[in-house]
Parts: sequence; C-alpha cells; structure tokens
Amino acid sequence: MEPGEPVTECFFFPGSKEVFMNLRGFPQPMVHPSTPAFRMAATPDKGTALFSTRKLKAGDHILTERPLFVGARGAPTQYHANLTREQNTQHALNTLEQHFEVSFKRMSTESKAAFMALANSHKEDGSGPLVGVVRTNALALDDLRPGVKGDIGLYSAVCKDISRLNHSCSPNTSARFDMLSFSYQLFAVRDIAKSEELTYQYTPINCSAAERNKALVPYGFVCACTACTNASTSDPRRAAIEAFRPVVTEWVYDNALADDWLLIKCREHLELIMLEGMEQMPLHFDVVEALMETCICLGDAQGASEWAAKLESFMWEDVRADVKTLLDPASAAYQKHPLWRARLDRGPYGLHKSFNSLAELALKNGGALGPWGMVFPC
Ligand SMILES: C[S@@+](CC[C@H](N)C(=O)[O-])C[C@H]1O[C@@H](n2cnc3c(N)ncnc32)[C@H](O)[C@@H]1O
Repeated sequence: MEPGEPVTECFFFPGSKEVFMNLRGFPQPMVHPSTPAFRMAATPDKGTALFSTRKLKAGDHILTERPLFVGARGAPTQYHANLTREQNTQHALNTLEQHFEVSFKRMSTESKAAFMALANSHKEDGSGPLVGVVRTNALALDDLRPGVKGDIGLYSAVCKDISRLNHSCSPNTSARFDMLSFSYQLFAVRDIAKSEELTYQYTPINCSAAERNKALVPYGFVCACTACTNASTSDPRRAAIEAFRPVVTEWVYDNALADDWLLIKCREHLELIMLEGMEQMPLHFDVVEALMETCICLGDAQGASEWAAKLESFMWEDVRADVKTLLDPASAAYQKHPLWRARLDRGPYGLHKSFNSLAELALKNGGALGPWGMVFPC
C-alpha cells in the first residue's frame, strides 16, 4: 500500500482475506482518474447526491475509492426454537451489529465521521445504527468467496463517496472492484453532460417498474426515474430485452436463418438497451460481443474491429485480452479466430467445412443430421 492511502476496516469470514492477499501482485496502488469528475451536493428531494463536473464519455473513469468498511452480509447466529421468527431475526441483527462494532472501533476518527454521516433508511426495522448504514449504502462485493457455497463470502462495502450515488433504473455509472488495489473504480456507462446527476443501480433493473419499486422499499423511497414514470412504455421494452440472448453458434450453422439475421436482431436489441438506459447490464456487453463475432463469422474484419473498439470502452466489465488483438482489422488474429468466415464456409448441412465431410460420411453410412447439425445414428 502507498503511504497515506485510505484504510478499509473489514469483518471477514476465515479464508476471504487470503482470496486477495494471495493474488499475484497484491497490493497495487489505487489508480485515480487524471482529472476528478465528480462533486457532492444536496438535492431538494433525494438527500445528498454526486454530480459530474465535466462532460463524460462512455467508459470515462470518474473516481477510485477504497471502501471505509467491508462486512459480511450476515453473521452466523444460532436459531432458537423457543423464539419467534421476528425474535430470531432481531437476534441476528443484534449479533451483526456487535461484529460491526469491533471494526467500527478500529476506524480513524475521520472514517467514523464519514461512515456515520451516510444515510440510514433502516432506523425503524430493528437494525442497529451500523447495520442500518450498511444496509442503506452498501455495494455488493461477492468476489471474496473462499471457495465455499452458500452465503459465506458475500460481502457489503460502504464507501464515503460512491455510497452517495442515488438510484436510477437507468443508471449512468457502474463500479468495478479492483482486487489488487482493493478499491472500486467508478465509470460512466454512457455519455454524461456536465453537472448531470450521477446515478447507480441499487436493485435488479431488468424487471417491471412494480417489481423494481418493491425491491426499493427498504431504501425508503419511490423511484421517479423516467422508466418508472413511463412504465407502460418501458416495461414491455425491458421484457423484450430480457427475452433475447444472442447465441452466435446457433445462428452461424442454421441454414434457415438469413446471413444478416443476428446482425439485425443484435442492432435492434442494442437500440432498446440504449433507449432504456441499461448500458451497464452485462447483456449490453454480450450483445456488442455478439455483433463483433457475427462480423467475424461473415469475414468482415473492418466491422468486427469497430465493435471490438466499442467493447474496449466497457471499462466496468472485464474485457478479454483477445478483444484487444481484434482492434486492428488487418490483425492476423482474424484469420486464426475459430469463428473466422464460419457462416460463409458452412456447407449444405449447415455445418463448418470439416464437419460437412464428416456429415457426408455419416449419411453414406446411414446416419441422419440432427437439428443443430449433429450426426445421430438412425
Ligand atoms: C445510498 S444512499 C444515497 C445517498 C443519499 N441520498 C444521501 O443523502 O446520503 C440511499 C438513500 O438515498 C435516497 N435515494 C437514493 N436514490 C433515490 C431516488 N432515486 N429518489 C429518492 N431518494 C433516493 C434514499 O433516501 C436512500 O435510502
């Protein structure tokens, strides 16, 4: 850690600390954006919020922050058969509060003040003051699971600045946790105007406005974003977005589908995702990746390289190294790509060249072609 870098107080289960401590290269210094791109200010109706201080492009780095606190989402507590469900829940909340108190006591005076200055929408539900702040402000941190199943390794991270982001069902930012520097990096997921409010997604947004607002009840507000106020337009669009998953290999060997079928479907989908402001969804990445791969299947290196460049701007996702090799349309990586010209080179059975000769052989020997070009014995 660099001298003077912020410290995170953690409440971990055994094994979680080793997940990052044993990473090659840990720890790395935090990487900050070249120019700070946010400011904190009060709003008339949503408490404190973050705003952009300059025009941002999709993928621009807004801020880097190490959490004030990371705590397990639940502490192991004994279930008492002689207590009611409510009493057992209260017991679990009290136990968690006691665990969090240990970490809180270790925080610096500044960190304690920043933590306690955060909003708390859980004052009336039996949560203690620390658990209340965590439940209102936490970002999910699920990558510290020490190879176990269940809830162990699911964590909540509370930040001084990122936790000030208000919710939107069409959020314009997304955060990525960098394990090596133990910090969150916040990115713009689409172009953002100067002084526009920066927003984040608290709950799943690929569902109806009614479902989203049910999930937001614990935060103590009713969402008034455009998608919620125009639910009759937005809900069917979000349902259509959810209904489609691009599977390149299904299209590539299916002779019944036109050569441009997947390109058209993905472009329509991309438009819907942008109309709904759902750019931070992993599906957005999947659709752009499918567009890149569709171009590769069609032998269009120029088109593929343009989609590869778009994928590169998805800073909030883990962009695979092979995408970088596809940025140059003249790159040799194209000819070596397993999908290169796959759609053009498929034969009469909807299979790739090499498999077509196998199919011929199988048919000659009395086999039949199954629905996806697999050869099944009769
Ligand atoms: C994580 S905090 C966000 C920062 C908070 N506004 C503050 O003043 O510190 C979550 C709380 O902010 C408020 N909030 C967040 N998004 C909101 C929204 N879209 N509309 C109204 N209130 C919102 C709610 O009170 C919620 O419990």
